Amino acid sequence: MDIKLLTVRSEIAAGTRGAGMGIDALIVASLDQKSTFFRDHQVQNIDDVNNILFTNNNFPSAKHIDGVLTMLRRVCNATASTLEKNITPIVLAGDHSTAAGTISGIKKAHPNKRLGVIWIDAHADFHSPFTTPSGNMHGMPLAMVSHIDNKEEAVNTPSDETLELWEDIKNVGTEDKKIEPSDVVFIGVRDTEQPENSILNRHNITNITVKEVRELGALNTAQKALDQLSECDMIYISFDVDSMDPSISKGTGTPVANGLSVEEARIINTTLVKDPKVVCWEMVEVNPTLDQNNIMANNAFNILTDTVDSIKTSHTELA
Ligand SMILES: NC(=[NH2+])NCCC[C@H](N)C(=O)O
Ligand SMILES: [Mn+2]
Repeated sequence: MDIKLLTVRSEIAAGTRGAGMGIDALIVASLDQKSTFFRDHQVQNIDDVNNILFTNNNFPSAKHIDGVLTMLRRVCNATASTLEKNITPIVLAGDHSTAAGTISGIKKAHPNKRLGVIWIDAHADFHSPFTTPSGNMHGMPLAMVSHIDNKEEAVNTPSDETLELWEDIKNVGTEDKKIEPSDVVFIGVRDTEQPENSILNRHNITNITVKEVRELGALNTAQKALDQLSECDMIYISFDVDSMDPSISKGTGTPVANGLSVEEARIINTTLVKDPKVVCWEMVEVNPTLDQNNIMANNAFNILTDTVDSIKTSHTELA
């Protein structure tokens, strides 16, 4: 089974600068570890629009939404064309907004298949321009792809132009919503706002907490997440490194206490990708400017290589 690395130095949807450098921090980690990983695999770089940060932001409740739309279209097209060649995309991105592009690309390639999502993260990323506490669009990818505005719990009044662009974002790849919110399983989510809690309750979304991961063990956690999505035809996994505990490293923009250990994250990811329904894996939010000695990228790089090994060996056995 072939994989391809899609690199996206997306910076604009995070609140703290530096996530766009996460990919290069991973490459530095690979060089420090004398790994040939980035030489052994095909890499396709998706151009970023980070220059938009030199201009004023006109959209306080969805910062740089015009640039985010451009990025999502690019990520969607690259993901879809990779899948259409029967190659598994491994997406390495900066801020987490890109996941909406990846999900849209999966649906573009397979519009009639039901897609489940395993979201390993400290955050639920289910905000819309109506509910966001920050305006940072890396907190919105799951709302984008499930078409949830949650206007009932609005705390902001987005401009008409913002809402037009928000509709365009929802239509990237395909016009329909890409996933049912009930086809999302969270692992490690521990920092949400009230409008997100309502979505989780309303759609009965499972969150396997860090405490449960510890009780069940990492292997059973992965199995439980996969079991929840048994009715889905394909599965996408999104790994935000802020799911891990900040005591390990400060190298991510929105750290939250009481997270997963590196070993737990490694076992969860390597186990999940063995499922033949897994069509794509993504890793996001490494920010070396906040770190010391590139610790986050070194840990994330080890998880990346083990996960890619796991997906290649298990999917080959099945082929
Ligand atoms: N992908 C992330 N790191 N998301 C953090 C989101 C934090 C917060 N919920 C917000 O919307 O601003
Ligand atoms: Mn996230």
